[in-house]
Amino acid sequence: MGLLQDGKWVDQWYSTKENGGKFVREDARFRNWITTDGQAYPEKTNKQGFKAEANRYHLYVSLACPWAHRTLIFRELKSLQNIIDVTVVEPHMLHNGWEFAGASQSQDAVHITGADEDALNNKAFLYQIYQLAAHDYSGRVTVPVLWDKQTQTIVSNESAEIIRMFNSAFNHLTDNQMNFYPKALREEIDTLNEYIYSSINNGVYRAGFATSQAAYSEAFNEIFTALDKLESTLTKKRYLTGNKITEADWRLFTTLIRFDAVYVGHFKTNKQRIQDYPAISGYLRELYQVEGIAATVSFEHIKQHYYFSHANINPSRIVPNGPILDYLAPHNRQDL
Ligand SMILES: N[C@@H](CCC(=O)N[C@@H](CS)C(=O)NCC(=O)O)C(=O)O
Repeated sequence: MGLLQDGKWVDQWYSTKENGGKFVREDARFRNWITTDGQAYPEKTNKQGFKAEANRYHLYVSLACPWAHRTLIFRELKSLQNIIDVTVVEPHMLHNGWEFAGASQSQDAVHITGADEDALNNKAFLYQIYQLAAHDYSGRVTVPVLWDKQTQTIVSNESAEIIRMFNSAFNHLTDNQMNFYPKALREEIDTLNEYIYSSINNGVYRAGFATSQAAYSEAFNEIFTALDKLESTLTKKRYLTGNKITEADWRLFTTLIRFDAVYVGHFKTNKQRIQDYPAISGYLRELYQVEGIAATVSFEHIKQHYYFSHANINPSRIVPNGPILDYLAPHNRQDL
């Protein structure tokens, strides 16, 4: 895996040297907004605006990636399936970074069912999509990517902002008025997001990618302190903010669903499994059972990605066969 430097691909793993063995995630660089009327997002003045239109935008995702997963979930919840189409990259992220089906020149690479060719731009690698948008781009080449077919550019590569656009900008086209970021709950959702992002969503990566015992232990402790806190919240409340599913729940979901399958082993976040938390595990099953959600979850892509791509963590590249997981079992959360 690597990154683009002045538009050129350089094969390079994350550097943790400057930060005492800590993994620090880079901020996304494409931060434009789609709005109903095409005017720039008011808080981000002087940015180019993009109008919500059917079949104008395209999503590039990995089914393995928790951030990309958020966008797929919102595409389902907000009835955008016929308006925004999707290309799924191969789960193995190797010397060329994310690649499309049929592209591989790497000996190690194997095609995994469910990955697509790039039928839209006919590229082999995701970094070439970034080059199309900005020929001199410098930075990491990440999923998700929200692509604009009309102006041939990347609207956004920040999942947190893509799901906000999906939540509201296309309502007039889909007639789906569901709102996962209602005004009255915004402050609470923002606070939850911030805490859950640093301690859990990114916390598991900070544990897994740490290159010093101290950096790993710090992340490990933050994860389990946060999970204990959430267990207590979810014992009393059906969802994080009460009786309504919000964006905060879906952002937590994509990490929880990967936890027992991958993070416990591969990222060494093994104090407890999610299965060992009665409230969190029931909550996780309930979210998994929401219509359309199970189809966005691919344990094959998830396990293949992490265990095979991170050869510095798992040099044998053996992908475990287990664990047995049953997210269709009754969740028993109705009475909360
Ligand atoms: N801030 C981004 C982060 C996305 C991200 O880090 N995606 C990972 C996959 S889970 C990626 O593509 N990593 C490739 C890299 O860092 O080179 C978002 O939430 O959209």
